[in-house]
Amino acid sequence: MPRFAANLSMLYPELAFLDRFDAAAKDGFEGVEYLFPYDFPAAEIAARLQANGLQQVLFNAPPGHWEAGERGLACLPGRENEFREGIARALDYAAALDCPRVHVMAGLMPSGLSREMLEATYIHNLRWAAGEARKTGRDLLIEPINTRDMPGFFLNRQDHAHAIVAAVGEPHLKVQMDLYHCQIVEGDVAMKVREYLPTGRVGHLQIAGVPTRNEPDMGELYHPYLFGVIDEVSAACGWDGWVGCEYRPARGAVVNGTTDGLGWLRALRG
Ligand SMILES: O=C(O)C(=O)[C@H](O)CO
Ligand SMILES: [Mg+2]
Repeated sequence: MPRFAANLSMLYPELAFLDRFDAAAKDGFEGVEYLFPYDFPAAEIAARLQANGLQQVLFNAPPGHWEAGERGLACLPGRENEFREGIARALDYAAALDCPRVHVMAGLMPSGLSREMLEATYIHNLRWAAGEARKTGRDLLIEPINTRDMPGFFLNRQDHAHAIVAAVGEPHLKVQMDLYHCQIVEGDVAMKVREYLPTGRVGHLQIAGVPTRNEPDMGELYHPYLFGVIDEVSAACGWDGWVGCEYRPARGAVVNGTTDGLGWLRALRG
């Protein structure tokens, strides 16, 4: 069975953010991920992790003005200084939370700029950032995201993400392979897991039911089969990453809604 991490930005929506750590541990999770820690002192989050015996496995670098609709700065010409400040801040939090990886969002394509210019900026920024991450022994991740959920997002496909990682040429830059986005944009998910996990360039996986982004036992993907593929490929190539449960509980923000929806995980645990 893969190692599953609870995504605390989506799971346990009825609870205050800091109380979600406790809930995830009670449900048997050993790792957590979420979008952003920056509203809280790192020490406060570290205390929640420690109190619950949880590992912080992933969070995101500052994405620009999230509330104003921005979704990352990495491909945006003219925002390089802000991008670098954000990476420095993220790596400080990663050190305090003992988190081995940070997701760096590409950004939305601004009108009037060529793809070539955005790609050049993206590679330049990521090369600098991955070098900073290397100094601290952590990985930075880039994630292809579907444009139905995030119209205009620069990075959408696995092959593009892997080409970017190759162009950057830094071993501390990897791909965050979200099978939910992969199914929506590309399909053929099991074969893509078989193709990309053995490359050593996938730093993290994420899952959700497609198309509603609810529990993985809902929708068009049959996750027990995919978990078997992940297990088989991991055993063969030594991949030892986490699988983030990045879905919105179908029961919504109700007491025990997330826990009640974890039947798929209880079935795997047997
Ligand atoms: O949306 C996703 O799939 C993510 O993993 C991001 O971290 C945030 O958009
Ligand atoms: Mg994701």
